[in-house]
Amino acid sequence: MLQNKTVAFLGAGSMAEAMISGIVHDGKIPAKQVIATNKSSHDRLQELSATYGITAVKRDALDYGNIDIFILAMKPKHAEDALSEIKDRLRPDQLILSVLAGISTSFIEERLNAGQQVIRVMPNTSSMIGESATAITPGKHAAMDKVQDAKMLLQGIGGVSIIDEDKMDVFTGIAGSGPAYIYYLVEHIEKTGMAAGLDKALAREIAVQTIFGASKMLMETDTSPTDLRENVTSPNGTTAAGLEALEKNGGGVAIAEAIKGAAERSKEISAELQKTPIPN
Ligand SMILES: NC(=O)C1=CN([C@@H]2O[C@H](COP(=O)(O)OP(=O)(O)OC[C@H]3O[C@@H](n4cnc5c(N)ncnc54)[C@H](OP(=O)(O)O)[C@@H]3O)[C@@H](O)[C@H]2O)C=CC1
Ligand SMILES: O=C(O)[C@@H]1CCC=N1
Repeated sequence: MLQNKTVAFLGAGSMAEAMISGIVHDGKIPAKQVIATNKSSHDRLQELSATYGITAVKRDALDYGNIDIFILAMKPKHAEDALSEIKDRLRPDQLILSVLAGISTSFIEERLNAGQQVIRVMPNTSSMIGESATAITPGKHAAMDKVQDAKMLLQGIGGVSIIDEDKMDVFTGIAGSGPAYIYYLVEHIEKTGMAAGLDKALAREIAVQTIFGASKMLMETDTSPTDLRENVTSPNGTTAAGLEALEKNGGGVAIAEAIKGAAERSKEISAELQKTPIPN
C-alpha cells in the first residue's frame, strides 16, 4: 500500500535522519520516494542523500503535487513559518504528519486550509535502527485510511501506539525524551566504573549489555518489573545496598521528575506558541 507513496521530510535534522534511516531500512517505500528538504543547509541534504539513497531537494524546488505524506520535522519555533509556506500548496488528500514536540493537531489545522488531514506523531531517535516507541494522535480531519498509512509507515521505525492527544505530553516525557535518560545513565555508569579502575570500553560494554538484558527480560517474560527487581535482590546482599543508596539519593524521585519536567516543557511549548495569532 505504501509502495507507491512519496514521503517528504520538511526538516532534515537528527529526528528526520533517524526516521529516514528506519524507513529506508524497513523498505516499504523505495528510498528514492523519500524526499528531504530543509531551510538552507544544502550540504546536509547531500549527506542524507549519499548515506540513505533518498532524494534531496532544495526547499524552493519541492514538487508539492507529487507528495503523498509530508512530515513536519523542523523545531517547534519554526512551525508557524513552515505552515504558512506550505498552506496554499497542499491538496486536501495530502497527509501532514507532525513530529513537533508540544505542537497540537489543532495548532496545525488552524494554520492550514480547512479540512487538511493532520496526524501528530511522537517518535524517538531509536527510529534509526527501527526501535522507536512512537505515539500517534489523529487530528479531527484525518480519515481512517490515512491513519492506517501513517501507522504502517511508522511501524517501519518501531512500535506504534494510538493515544489521545492529552497523553502526548507525558508520552513525550517518557518515550520522546527517554533515550536521553538512558544515555545519561550509561554516561554515569561508565564514569563510575572508570573511577573504580575499569577500562572505559569495558565499562560501557557491561553497562549496555546489562540494560539490554534487563530490557529483553521485560519484553520476553511475563514477569513484572517489581518481581524482576526482587529476583535480583538477596536479603542483606549487594543489590539491597545499591537500591538503598539509589533510593536515599532520590533515584525514584529523579526519574519521576525527569518525566514530569519534560512533559511540562511540552505543555509550555504549546502555550508559548498558541499566543501567536493565527495568520489570515
Ligand atoms: N531529536 C529528537 O530526539 C526528537 C525530536 N522531535 C521533534 O523533531 C523536530 C526536529 O528536531 P531535531 O531533528 O532534533 O531538530 P534539528 O535542529 O536537528 O533539525 C531541524 C531541521 O529543520 C529545518 N528547518 C527549519 N525551518 C524549516 C522550514 N521552514 N522548512 C523546512 N525545514 C526547516 C532545519 O534546516 P537548516 O538546518 O537548514 O536550518 C533542520 O534541518 C522538533 O520539532 C522536535 O520537537 C520529536 C521527537 C524526538
Ligand atoms: O528535546 C526535545 O524537545 C525533543 C522532543 C523529544 C525529544 N527531543
